[in-house]
Amino acid sequence: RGITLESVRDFLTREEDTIVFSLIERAKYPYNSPLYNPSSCLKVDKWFGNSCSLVELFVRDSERVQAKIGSYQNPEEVPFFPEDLTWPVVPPYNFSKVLYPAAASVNVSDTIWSVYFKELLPQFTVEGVDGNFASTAASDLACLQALSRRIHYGRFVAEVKFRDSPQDYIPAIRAKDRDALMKLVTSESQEEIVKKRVEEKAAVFGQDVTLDRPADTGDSNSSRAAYKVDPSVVYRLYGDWVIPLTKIVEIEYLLRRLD
Ligand SMILES: O=C(O)C(=O)C[C@]1(C(=O)O)C=C[C@@H](O)C=C1
Repeated sequence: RGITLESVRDFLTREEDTIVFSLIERAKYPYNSPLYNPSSCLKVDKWFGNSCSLVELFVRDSERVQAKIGSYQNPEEVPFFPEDLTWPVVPPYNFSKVLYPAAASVNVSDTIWSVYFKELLPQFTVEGVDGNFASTAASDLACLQALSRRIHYGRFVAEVKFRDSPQDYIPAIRAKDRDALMKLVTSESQEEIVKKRVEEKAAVFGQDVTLDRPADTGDSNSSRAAYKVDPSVVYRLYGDWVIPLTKIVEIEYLLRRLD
């Protein structure tokens, strides 16, 4: 069937655009800390009595609405709060079945959630509160969903790698040898290409576009300050979090690939 290492890498490349744009959109607003106070609101119905943050309320309710229109029917999409979802009201669509069923449920949503709020968000937003809480929460949702889609796509990457050379993977899977699987799925040169490319995308997408072009002064630093998200931060976010989490998904998927 039509899934190859090239096609899954093309997907990851296209998803970089979505991630970089979503970070740029989120960086339009300051950190807006009231959204993240863990005791701002009560969770509804089943969770009545437990407190949660405003952003969690926003994501839970948004996922519920999106699920009605068919989100999470596509195996590429993984919800943060699966327990809250309702049945879709859209006509069923026959998404192609690529993933191995016993491994398809591999999920690092909780890790993505905490990494995003603890490690990523503080690195590309400025401190402060501007009161645009709903817009800010909507931007967080866009970032979270783009990251989740990318990281969980590691399942598809792993499936392709397994199909391309089962003889290499089967002994490591049988031995539950995570280190061996890590070596098998890793391509240092590919990771460097990805990190350099997202850095470049942050520079290209995040510069101010103007019509008056002054003569090039040759001072490349003069435009640096204008980037909406620091390209070197995006390089590091990918190197420290996005790629490592994708690899964890790949390994966890492979460990279940013979179940
Ligand atoms: O492209 C691959 O081969 C992948 O497995 C994806 C990815 C990535 O997250 O970008 C992860 C591991 C490899 O070391 C290289 C890149």
